[in-house]
Amino acid sequence: MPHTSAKTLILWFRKDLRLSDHAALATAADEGFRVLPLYIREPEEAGTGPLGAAQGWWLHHSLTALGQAIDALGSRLILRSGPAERVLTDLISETDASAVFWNRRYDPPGIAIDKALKAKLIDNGIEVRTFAGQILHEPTKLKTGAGGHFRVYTPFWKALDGSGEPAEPIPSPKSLPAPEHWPTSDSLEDWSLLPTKPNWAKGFESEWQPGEAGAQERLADFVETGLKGYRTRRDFPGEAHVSMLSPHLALGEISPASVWHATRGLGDDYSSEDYIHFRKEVVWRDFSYHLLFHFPDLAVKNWNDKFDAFPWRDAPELLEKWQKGQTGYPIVDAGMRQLWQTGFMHNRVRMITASFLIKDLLIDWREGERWFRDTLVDADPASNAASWQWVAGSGADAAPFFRIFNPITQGEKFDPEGTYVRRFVPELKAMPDKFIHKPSEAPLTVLRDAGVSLGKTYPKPIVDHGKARDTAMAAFQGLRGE
Ligand SMILES: Cc1cc2nc3c(=O)[nH]c(=O)nc-3n(C[C@H](O)[C@H](O)[C@H](O)COP(=O)(O)OP(=O)(O)OC[C@H]3O[C@@H](n4cnc5c(N)ncnc54)[C@H](O)[C@@H]3O)c2cc1C
Repeated sequence: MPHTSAKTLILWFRKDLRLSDHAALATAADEGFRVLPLYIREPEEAGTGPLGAAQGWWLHHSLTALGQAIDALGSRLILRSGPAERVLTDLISETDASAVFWNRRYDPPGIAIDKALKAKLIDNGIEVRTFAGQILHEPTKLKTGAGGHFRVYTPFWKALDGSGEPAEPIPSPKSLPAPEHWPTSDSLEDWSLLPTKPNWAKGFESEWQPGEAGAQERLADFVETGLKGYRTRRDFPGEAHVSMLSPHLALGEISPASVWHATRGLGDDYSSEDYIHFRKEVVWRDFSYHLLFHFPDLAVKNWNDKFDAFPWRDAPELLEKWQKGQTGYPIVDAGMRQLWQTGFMHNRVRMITASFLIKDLLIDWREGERWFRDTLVDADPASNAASWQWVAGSGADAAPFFRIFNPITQGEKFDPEGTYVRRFVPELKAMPDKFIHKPSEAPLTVLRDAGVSLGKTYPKPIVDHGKARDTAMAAFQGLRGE
């Protein structure tokens, strides 16, 4: 029970929809405040998310789960919509709150809003305290030897790894003292975050369990079964050797420090190659935030401005075929359909599909970035932008433009039995392994036996990869003035 004179504090949840390892929440509970948990649906123009429709679906379920977990502590999650400043000012006057705590966010619109808001609240005599936790290291903390920011991943990793282990995760509070009076709350249903007609998210439900409990379960399962072999098998989309934690991390249902610590103290049957490689991937997320912090236009401007002159093609029909998974290249189509059906795509296939859009279709990477942002449940302002620029070759520490993935050999190498393709492109199910990644090269008898009719049941390739590659190389060489 709080002391009757205890002050009320607003705990503003944002990209940290969890109770454990939540520094702002733990501090508020420890210091004996009456805590008013709040989530604000900021207007779309604010640009703070959810980033797209698929993440809106996730947010709905994540807030439901958070609300239930907060109820179990004898408290309530208050939902309000509107610009953060207006919502907080209203709530402060309605509840006599004297303090606002939050965990910091690192997307450029969020940083700008928080900075102005903090100054204004402090001016009005409100105590504001902000905490770390969304990433492993704050973007300003890690510096190169010369005191600047990093542009290359490996030295970034070395600096991060060398700066010591992240702090041990903080346990969830056992109870949350309630404010004297509860203010009104919006109803989550009224926010209409779920699709109705058509319900394009039907396939999401069997795939995911949004919320902190789902995140913890997925992490435990992955450490138990998927982590062994991660380094060598993480590139195979038909196998279960990736964690699929990204949507949970995107909305902060689990902290990256908790993920890191789950890979410590494992028995001898775990190879350090696997868990260190896994940590390195988690650190790519931090690196992406580091880049975004120092280059806030990462999602809209080429990091390397040489690419500003690239002759992108305006080809809406090809773009649509890519979006719908109708390119005639099975690994590309499987990836795009996995994305549409489940809100997720395996990392190797993200690289292949992105390379195909940029280098085979010569469509601006920003079109791909926008499509992924709208359709990924893990849409992340930093990782999405940084990864698209990485594939395009325009980014910091990017893959060189001339590394152009061949969608057929990539498929053959990383999905040798076609397990992944058969799951998402069922019309090719009966194709023999030899032709599963290149039905257009299969003899007619093979196609007939597999019930495939090119151009009817499955598309012919929309471009010839060999020719498309030459065209892309010529465009790139033009850029370099060769
Ligand atoms: C074109 C393209 C777009 C992408 N867009 C996003 C995005 O919007 N959101 C997103 O979270 N990731 C994005 N990624 C990065 C990566 O594909 C996903 O993080 C990964 O596939 C998530 O699956 P997982 O959780 O099973 O990964 P695991 O292999 O299990 O890795 C564990 C965690 O490490 C982080 N991670 C792994 N790889 C990367 C990476 N290359 N960059 C940044 N973080 C990484 C993620 O948080 C991930 O959950 C993109 C990659 C590409 C090529």
